[in-house]
This record gives sequence, structure tokens and C-alpha cells, in this order.
Amino acid sequence: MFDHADWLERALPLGVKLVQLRIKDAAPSDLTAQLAKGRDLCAAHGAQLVVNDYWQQAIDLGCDYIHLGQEDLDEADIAAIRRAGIRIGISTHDRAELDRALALEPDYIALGPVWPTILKKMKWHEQGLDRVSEWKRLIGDIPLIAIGGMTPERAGLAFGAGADVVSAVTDITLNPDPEGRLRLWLDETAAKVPA
Ligand SMILES: Cc1ncc(COP(=O)(O)OP(=O)(O)O)c(N)n1
Ligand SMILES: Cc1ncsc1CCOP(=O)(O)O
Ligand SMILES: [Mg+2]
Repeated sequence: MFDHADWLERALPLGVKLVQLRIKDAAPSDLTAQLAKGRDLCAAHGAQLVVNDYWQQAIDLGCDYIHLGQEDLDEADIAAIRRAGIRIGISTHDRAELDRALALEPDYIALGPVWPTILKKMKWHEQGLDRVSEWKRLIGDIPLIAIGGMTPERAGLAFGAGADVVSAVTDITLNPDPEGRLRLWLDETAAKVPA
């Protein structure tokens, strides 16, 4: 997950196949330009782009996956998103949020923070691996994304607990050698990438 489209120019050539653009505080024209750039770069590299928050821009730009948190759901026009053929991933932190998300028939469910995160202040305590397993039992075939405090080492534990996908931010973006860290991530998680 990256906070600027420029990161995709570094990550995609390494073989990253699933990325989320989580852009906060960009001016509208810059936001649109970054999402369009992300869309085009992902298409060129055969990667899947997930647009965080900005569902209307995703529709307008012909993007095909969005991520919505619980507050985003209060504002989002789910019917319009579905009419546009866009898939939806939803954040969850407790059973009530999970029930709300499942009622919308999401294309994935995210659970976090599995471990403590420094990316943003959250009211949720770390969820832990048992919670990952509980979520997977509850959601069955819907893909489960585990997020929060991920490292390549922890990713293996999250997969072992039932996660289908893991999402990382600062482990990569704050690393002194992001490309090297991404290569390690790709090596460590290669067995989880569908052929
Ligand atoms: C994969 C994934 N999981 C959780 C989030 C968080 O979404 P949200 O709760 O809407 O918070 P913000 O990211 O918008 O601050 C996510 N973006 N992606
Ligand atoms: C957006 C978000 N939602 C749950 S944890 C998280 C942040 C993940 O960032 P990091 O991988 O740096 O902990
Ligand atoms: Mg959001």
C-alpha cells in the first residue's frame, strides 16, 4: 500500500502484482492525476490496483477495485459502484463491522491492525492471530486481507492463521532500502501468489 503513485514506478517493475493507492490530503487535480497514473502503470505491468476511499474518482477513471472503511461506507453509493462493475474490499475491526460488511457481499474483507501500526492512530488494539483465524472461519471463501504491523516474518504467521493476502506499508516505505525490502517480501510470499 502506497501513499503516492510515484511509488508504483519503483514497486511494479520488481513484480508486485497487487497494490493499493492510499492517498490522503492531495489536491483534487493531483489526486486524479495520481489515480490515473496508478491505473495506467498497473495495467502496463499486469498488476491489480485498489483505490482507497475515492470511489467516485475510481468510477470516473475506470478503475476496477476500491477499498472502503466503515466511515467510507456511510457516504459511498454501493449501487453505483456495483453498476460500474467495480469490486469492493471493506475494513473490519469487530463483529458488528464484519456483519455490516458481509451484508454488502464484498470481494474481500480486511482485518486490522493484526499487529500494532505506526501508520495511523487507531482506536483498535492489535487484533492478534487468533482473530485472523476467527475471521477466516466466519467469512469462508471471501478473501481475507490481514493488515497492520506486517513484516515478511509476520506475513508467514498471518498466512498460517488463515489470511489469504497480507498488506504492508511502513515496513517497506520507511525501510532505508525499499526496493531491497520489496524483493525480500516477494521472495518470502512467492508461494502465496496465484500462477
Ligand atoms: C487492505 C486495507 N485494510 C484496511 C484499510 C483501512 O481503511 P479505512 O478504515 O478506510 O482507513 P484509511 O485507510 O482510509 O485511513 C485499508 N485502506 N486497506
Ligand atoms: C490502514 C491500516 N488499517 C489497519 S492497519 C493500517 C496501517 C497499516 O500500515 P503498516 O503496515 O505500516 O502497519
Ligand atoms: Mg478509508
